[in-house]
Amino acid sequence: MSTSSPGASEPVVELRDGAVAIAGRPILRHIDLSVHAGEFVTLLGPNGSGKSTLVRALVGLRPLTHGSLRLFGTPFESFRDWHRLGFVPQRSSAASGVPASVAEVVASGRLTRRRLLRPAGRADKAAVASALELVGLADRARDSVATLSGGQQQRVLIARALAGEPDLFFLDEPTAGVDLPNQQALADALGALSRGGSTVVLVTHELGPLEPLVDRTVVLRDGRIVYDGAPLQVDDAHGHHHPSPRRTDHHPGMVAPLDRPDEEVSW
Ligand SMILES: Nc1ncnc2c1ncn2[C@@H]1O[C@H](COP(=O)(O)OP(=O)(O)OP(=O)(O)O)[C@@H](O)[C@H]1O
Repeated sequence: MSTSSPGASEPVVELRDGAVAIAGRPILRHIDLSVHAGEFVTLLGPNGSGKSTLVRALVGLRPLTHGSLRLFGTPFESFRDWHRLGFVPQRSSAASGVPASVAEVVASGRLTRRRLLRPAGRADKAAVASALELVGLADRARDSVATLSGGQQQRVLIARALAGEPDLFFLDEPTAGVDLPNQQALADALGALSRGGSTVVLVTHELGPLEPLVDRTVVLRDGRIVYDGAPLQVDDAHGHHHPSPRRTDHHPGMVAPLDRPDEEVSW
């Protein structure tokens, strides 16, 4: 968890009255979201509420149909420091039929840092090695990605984003379909990143071992932000009662008010 004081600095992400439409259909509306340096933010919400679309809009992959976006204080239109952003999209596979080694895939994350057609330098190699170390896959560097499990491949993709040494890291459901040891490895890597001062924005349906890292939760429903505040926690196995409001989606055994379209969320 970050020790920085959100609010004291200029936001690293600032979206004002953002809207996105896809094929003419409004997907996101009236989104106001500011994220400060060092924050660890989770985006929650039911399926189809717009979480992935919001993240894609924030990294410039979905054009805004309304509103203004600033990254690191720079208007999106003139922003060029793409190497400062890391993005791990949803349900991606590291293998994709290409017989690449783990180290090669991770090294591809350095491309935005390297000058075109220059061979990898010492800094590149060190960044790849430390990213692999961070996700606990240093011993698999030379193995073909195709020989890794799904959870390990997800860690390779995270290492690839880490290798670019981003200050601002977006992850879309990094733990979906990932077993607990791999979730723990992911949480360890993200914890180290966060302690190092990076900003993390994470879409998830299940916090698991990531829960202690979270500073703030944003909940989307029907393309709008319906909650933005203290971390929302899922009930743990021992039925421990947390002081903050507990609302979650996709959690077995819990009432899921966020899935009820006609019920207003009130905290
Ligand atoms: N490429 C696309 N073409 C058409 N509609 C899309 C596209 N991408 C997203 N949508 C629609 O936008 C809405 C929001 O989708 P989005 O994937 O952002 O939601 P989400 O909250 O991330 O969902 P999930 O939890 O299932 O990943 C959905 O109704 C979805 O069908």
